[in-house]
Amino acid sequence: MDIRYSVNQRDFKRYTTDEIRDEFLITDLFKADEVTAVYSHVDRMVTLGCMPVNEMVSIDKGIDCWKNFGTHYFLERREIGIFNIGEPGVITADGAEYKMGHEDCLYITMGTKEVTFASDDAAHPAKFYMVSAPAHKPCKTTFISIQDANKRPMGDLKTSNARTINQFIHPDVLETCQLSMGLTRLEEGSVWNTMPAHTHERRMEVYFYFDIPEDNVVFHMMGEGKETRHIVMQNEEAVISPSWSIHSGCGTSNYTFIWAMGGENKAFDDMDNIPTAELR
Ligand SMILES: O=C[C@H](O)[C@@H](O)CC(=O)C(=O)O
Ligand SMILES: [Zn+2]
Repeated sequence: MDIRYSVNQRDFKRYTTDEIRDEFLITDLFKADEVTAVYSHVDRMVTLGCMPVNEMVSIDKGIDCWKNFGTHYFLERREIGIFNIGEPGVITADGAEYKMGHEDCLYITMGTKEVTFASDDAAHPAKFYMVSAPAHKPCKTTFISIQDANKRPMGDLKTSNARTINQFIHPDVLETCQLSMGLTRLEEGSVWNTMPAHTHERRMEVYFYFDIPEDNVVFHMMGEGKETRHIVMQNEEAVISPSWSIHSGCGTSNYTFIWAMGGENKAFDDMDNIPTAELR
């Protein structure tokens, strides 16, 4: 498993492009019949991807749970949120089957021993994008479709940031230990997400960008508001955002992204907003 340690904001100022990418960027999430997993020491969040094609793939495929987590199975002391960003597939969680269409989400509780992924059609595979956080108690495994998500329209086409924040794993929708997740879609002609920018010292975040059309990219902004850097993101890549970092992006076209947060609280609006004119 790929393990990333924590970086502080002072050292970060001196990082080269390659160093920024090595620390924060997550690529190759969807290798056929494999599980890609990146363990971050920032709030111990694990970001995973799985594209089952010919096999039913177990969540711990290629992961040594005892060595990496000191547990007998992946979700023994963790919770997880999973989105299918591909074609239809099935997730099985301790015998219960969940049919996962495009952009459906499943929250799976701590204590679930067996989790597997399969695609309905090998020629049109499902793509499961997931983020897992340490958990301290069982909650209810819950299927959440986009209709069930809390909708928060934001921004304006005039400022190129008209978008809808869909809060899937959110206290208004279901209970979790610390995980929050959702999907934000930009409208055609809108390219800026999360502007005005913010940080939240109480939570870290992982952004996963997708639906970026071919030959387009998203410039993901990072760093303290007064000392920004960027990472150029290709389609279906994720980026780790420590608590001290802004997380905002500008695309060469519109796109969609999934955000995941964990840390001290689950108060979505607990943000430290940065006036745009103060960014550097
Ligand atoms: O803390 C909240 C997260 O950064 C995202 O939900 C922000 C977002 O989707 C947006 O403004 O476009
Ligand atoms: Zn945020």
